[in-house]
Amino acid sequence: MTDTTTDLRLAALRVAYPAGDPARPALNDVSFTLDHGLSLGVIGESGSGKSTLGMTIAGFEHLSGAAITGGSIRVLGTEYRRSSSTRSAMPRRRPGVAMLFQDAMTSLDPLYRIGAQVKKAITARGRVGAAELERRIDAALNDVGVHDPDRVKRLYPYELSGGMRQRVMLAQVLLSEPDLLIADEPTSALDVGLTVMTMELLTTACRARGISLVLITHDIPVARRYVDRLLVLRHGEMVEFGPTDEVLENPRSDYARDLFACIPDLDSYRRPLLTTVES
Ligand SMILES: Nc1ncnc2c1ncn2[C@@H]1O[C@H](COP(=O)(O)OP(=O)(O)OP(=O)(O)O)[C@@H](O)[C@H]1O
Repeated sequence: MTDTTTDLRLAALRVAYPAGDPARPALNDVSFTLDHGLSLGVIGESGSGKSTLGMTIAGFEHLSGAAITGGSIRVLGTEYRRSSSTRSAMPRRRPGVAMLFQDAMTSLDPLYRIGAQVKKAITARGRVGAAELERRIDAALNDVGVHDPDRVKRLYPYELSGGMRQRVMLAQVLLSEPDLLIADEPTSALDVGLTVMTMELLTTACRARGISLVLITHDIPVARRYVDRLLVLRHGEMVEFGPTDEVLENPRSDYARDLFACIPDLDSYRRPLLTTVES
């Protein structure tokens, strides 16, 4: 049966690192689907397999030596099975998938001005005349809330705030016109205000363009507020998956119950994250 509305389908997926304990793969028997245009939050304690999952969806698992050792993963209509962790078998990024990383400072090239880096993202997709190129750079920056592109284009990454760097990264990622975006802890280096701003931009951009989003995060309130589906991993195993509110309100596992109990008051996250302080 063809499955045009499902962007992600994992069936008993197992991913392992050669140096790891074979009895404890980084991902073990993970199965879920994500329909087109939806967002998925991936949460779990450190080492639970979140980044391994993100890298495997993107086709980058080999970069850190991991390999698919069982089951399958279907990404945007193409199924991937057993892979080898040898460099010669290293695949390219899966078509239609883009990644947004936590650390925009290291993801952006420190030696090039912002304008040159955004330009590269445009010219990578084909030749464009000079005037049209400038127009597209400005439009891409404007799209992510950079309203003074002429100034920002001349700056180097170190001259930008963390929030502004994350916007530039998002502009570059959107220029690649992905169908599926994996954001690995995109806000963990940002304060609450910038987190809200970045998440609003990210989720609005994805909704407007019909991009499915996989958000890897430690931040349960952010997941509650911004994602449609929630996956909870523990020691590489899926302990919860479902609509976000359902998982948060009626977790099936003791682990998730304990994890959510660490949040002071779940109801408080239904309120806006930022309130106005009267002066
Ligand atoms: N390069 C590697 N080589 C060997 N084992 C690794 C490697 N990277 C991760 N692992 C192991 O795989 C498991 C999953 O790690 P992963 O980084 O995916 O977890 P995570 O949930 O993203 O953690 P964090 O929240 O700390 O980023 C862990 O047991 C980890 O030790």
